[in-house]
Amino acid sequence: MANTDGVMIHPAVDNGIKQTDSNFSGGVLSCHCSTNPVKVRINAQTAHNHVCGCTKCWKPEGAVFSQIAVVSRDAVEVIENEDKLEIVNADAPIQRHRCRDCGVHMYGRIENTDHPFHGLDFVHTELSSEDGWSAPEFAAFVSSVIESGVDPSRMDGIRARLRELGLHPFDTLSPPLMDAIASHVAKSSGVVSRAAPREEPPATAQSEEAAGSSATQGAAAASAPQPAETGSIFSKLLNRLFGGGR
Ligand SMILES: N[C@@H](CCC(=O)N[C@@H](CS)C(=O)NCC(=O)O)C(=O)O
Ligand SMILES: [Zn+2]
Repeated sequence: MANTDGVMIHPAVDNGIKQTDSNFSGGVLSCHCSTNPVKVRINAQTAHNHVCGCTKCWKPEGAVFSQIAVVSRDAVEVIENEDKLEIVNADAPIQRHRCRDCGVHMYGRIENTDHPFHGLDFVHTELSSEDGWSAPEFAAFVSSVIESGVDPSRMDGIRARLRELGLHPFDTLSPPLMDAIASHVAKSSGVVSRAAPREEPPATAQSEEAAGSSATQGAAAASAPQPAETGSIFSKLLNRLFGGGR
């Protein structure tokens, strides 16, 4: 078992994770500027909160991971100093809007309507003084911390610490999110509808209802691709979610 003494992940999890309040319905995120901070009101509870080790997500000073959750884009409203926001990279799948003075990312938005997560914004709940946000549930893009300069020899300790915290380490996203993405890609590629005759029982009122359920679509997406197709679907999946060049 790797030694986890002194392994730091992110200030919001290192000293214990604050639990979700099931009655919580949102709050205000503020950037780090001491004067004229950018403020963003989130009019809903967040979901899929997690720590992310990728190089793109904003991290507080000294942290190895970021902490980030999703919320409907309709629930995100810039209420103060919007003129200070700039987009980090307009070509990235997630357009991160940061304060140009302090560099803090206030929200990330997906404008590509074909993207599996279109409609969801990415927000850092630690920028709010309110308690009750959905608690972090897992760790994403863990191996990517090496790209930020973490020595590979530290990875066993980092993964062990994440497990200790109850944040299962994944090198992409969690299985529910990866399944949602793969189902979206399979559906938009036509794989699910091509495979449907093999998957569906004879058409009765009951089976038609079942065929519309996301569980059925997910199962079809997982089992339908033949080996030759699996490669192309997987690369489409990666391209749509994380951008080109893979
Ligand atoms: N290994 C890469 C992974 C980057 C990556 O794919 N990040 C994910 C998780 S935030 C993503 O969705 N990226 C889309 C984007 O940055 O727009 C890195 O660390 O830079
Ligand atoms: Zn990330």
